[in-house]
Amino acid sequence: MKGKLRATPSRGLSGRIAVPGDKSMSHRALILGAMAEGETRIEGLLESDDVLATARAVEALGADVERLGEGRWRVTGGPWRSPDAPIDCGNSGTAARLLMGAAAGRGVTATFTGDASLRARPMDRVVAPLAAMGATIEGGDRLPITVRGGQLRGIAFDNVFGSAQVKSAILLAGLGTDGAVSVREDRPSRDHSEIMLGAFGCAVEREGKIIALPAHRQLRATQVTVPCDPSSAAFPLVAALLTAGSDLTVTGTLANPLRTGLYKTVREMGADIRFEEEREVGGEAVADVTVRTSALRGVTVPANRAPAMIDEYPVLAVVAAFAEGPTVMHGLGELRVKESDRLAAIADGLAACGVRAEVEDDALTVHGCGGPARAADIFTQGDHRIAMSFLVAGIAGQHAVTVDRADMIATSFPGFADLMRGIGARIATA
Ligand SMILES: O=C(O)C1=C[C@@H](OP(=O)(O)O)[C@@H](O)[C@H](O)C1
Ligand SMILES: C=C(OP(=O)(O)O)C(=O)O
Repeated sequence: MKGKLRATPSRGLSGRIAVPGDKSMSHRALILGAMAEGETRIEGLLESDDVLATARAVEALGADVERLGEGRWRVTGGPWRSPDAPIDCGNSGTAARLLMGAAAGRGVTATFTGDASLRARPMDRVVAPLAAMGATIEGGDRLPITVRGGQLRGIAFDNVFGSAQVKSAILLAGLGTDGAVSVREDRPSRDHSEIMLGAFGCAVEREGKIIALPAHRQLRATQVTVPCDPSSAAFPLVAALLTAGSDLTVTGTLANPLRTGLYKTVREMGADIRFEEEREVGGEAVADVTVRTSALRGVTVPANRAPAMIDEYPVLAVVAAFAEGPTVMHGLGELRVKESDRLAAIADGLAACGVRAEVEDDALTVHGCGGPARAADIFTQGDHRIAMSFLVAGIAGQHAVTVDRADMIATSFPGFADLMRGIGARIATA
């Protein structure tokens, strides 16, 4: 959907819905499927622009990839080849960083690039450890970068960024060496790579803060079921939490505790939120999540929770704007290097809405005041999560909110506007 989108005050969001599949797991399912011998079947794959970039990439790297139906894909892995053309990762940091790691371990030569946003994001965080493992890398801290894989050696890496992308790049590269490969994490990041590697027959070892690849690193094809993305579910659930008279359930949501920091935080703020039918699918926790409209108060969110809700701070900032009193969020430095400088985009967006907010070092304080004080035009900086978050503010508040662009929402949440309209939200092109 090109052009502007406007959300206007809505009432009573309700229903029982599913949102598209988890983005992190979808990238990993395609990449591990392409690295495994045999045919991997995927159900519930997120068919968003970011994930489709990964699908095209693994095809260019030698895998056989076929879409069987909605969210149903087949990937046949085997030896990789060096592609003739650069691999375009579009807007996706996950695609770029994980694929660079995988390519290094597979001994191929490939050039990676992306859109203007991705070309502005730091890559040294994966380039440095991959070079330390013996890969030859041409280019600096920014895409385009050429990776020449080869005979790699092991590494003991300290994941100081708390980044799952960096950890995953190293594990994927490490599949191509017999050397010892370990990653230490003081602040655990999402562990989908570790869980899914187990499903592909490579059981990652954990001891305290250190995870390590086992001696046996051969992957065998498997079946992967991808649950609903909790980072996407956050938008309808938060909209329901803040909009009077709402009662909404998102079924089959990924409930891995390294992804549910937002849900924990809104519960601390006073939200009526319940996880029901808790179950396990492919080693991952899944639940049906229900929220009802709730009065909320400001809280302090500790820095050590950041990896478990890193993509949810834009929408949490909107929650905080509706709460009573200040909400202080610590440890947000990584938000500066996402699809946009999200700290700046959040602060500017809240200012446009007439909500007081301050950024000091890596902390954001939002002074809750019942939501936007006036109608606002939001400059999204081309960032999907900024667009969806401020549309939620327009749905739940007393004033219209208009975002300058909405096409990039399809990088993570295709069908967002239709799904929101389906539960009663007022969103229209502007
Ligand atoms: O590994 C992943 O799938 C992701 C990790 C996070 O990035 P970092 O690893 O840079 O924190 C997150 O922001 C991104 O949306 C997806
Ligand atoms: C940061 C994100 O994704 P990526 O790093 O894969 O571009 C996101 O989806 O919010």
